[in-house]
Amino acid sequence: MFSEFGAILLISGPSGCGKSTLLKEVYKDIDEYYFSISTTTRAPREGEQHGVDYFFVSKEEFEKDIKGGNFLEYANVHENYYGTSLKPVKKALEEGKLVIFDIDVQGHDLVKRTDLAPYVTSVFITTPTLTELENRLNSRATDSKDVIEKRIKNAKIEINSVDKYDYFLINDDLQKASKKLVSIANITKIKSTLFDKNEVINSWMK
Ligand SMILES: Nc1nc2c(ncn2[C@@H]2O[C@H](COP(=O)(O)OP(=O)(O)O)[C@@H](O)[C@H]2O)c(=O)[nH]1
Ligand SMILES: Nc1ncnc2c1ncn2[C@@H]1O[C@H](COP(=O)(O)OP(=O)(O)O)[C@@H](O)[C@H]1O
Repeated sequence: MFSEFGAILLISGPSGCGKSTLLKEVYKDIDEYYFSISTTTRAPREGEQHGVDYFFVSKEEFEKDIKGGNFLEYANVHENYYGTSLKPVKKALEEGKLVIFDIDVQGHDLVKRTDLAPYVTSVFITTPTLTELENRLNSRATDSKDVIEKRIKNAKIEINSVDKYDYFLINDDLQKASKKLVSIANITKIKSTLFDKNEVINSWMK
């Protein structure tokens, strides 16, 4: 009867804090969600799949998408382009789904300037310490020493944005952190129904 518009769970956090790992845990416990697969010019890591982890494209293709107005937001992160395609996000929201964004702090700021801002619940995720972040990046062993150094440097900048987020989550014990993220995801879904409030009131006034 009333619109069943979805909601957005936006997560950010320094590279290597465990965002992808946490999300994989969360997916076991939530339903009717849509993970927004970003487009990037970064080269795929071993095991990453085109259309699953990211859409991997050339710089030229990415810039064509920018010109075509295909992105809800895009940013240059660690010297590569990353962007969120608008169309699939809109479709999933119209289907009433919980849309999940794993985007950086610049992307967060840009999304918060769009019409979708009221539907966003944001979570900043990090490790208990910077040393632990370095350990995780090293043990993941997907990036070169230079790339890891760049990511650590950016982590120190990114952490300054933490107050812009609705929730702050330390990914220490994976299971504990994932339970908390599931709770936030469920609350985010409920929050979306609050937007039906005006429709209900208006229908009563007819
Ligand atoms: N602004 C923006 N950032 C993104 C997008 N997709 C991914 N990112 C961010 O880009 C950064 C690097 O991602 P990635 O190369 O996968 O490295 P990882 O964080 O170490 O797994 C992370 O902070 C992501 O949250 C996007 O569509 N837009
Ligand atoms: N809670 C945790 N405790 C210990 N190691 C973790 C935890 N969460 C993730 N990791 C490990 O840290 C590394 C980085 O995790 P990943 O999910 O790739 O981070 P991100 O997506 O934020 O870049 C991976 O090797 C992963 O197995």
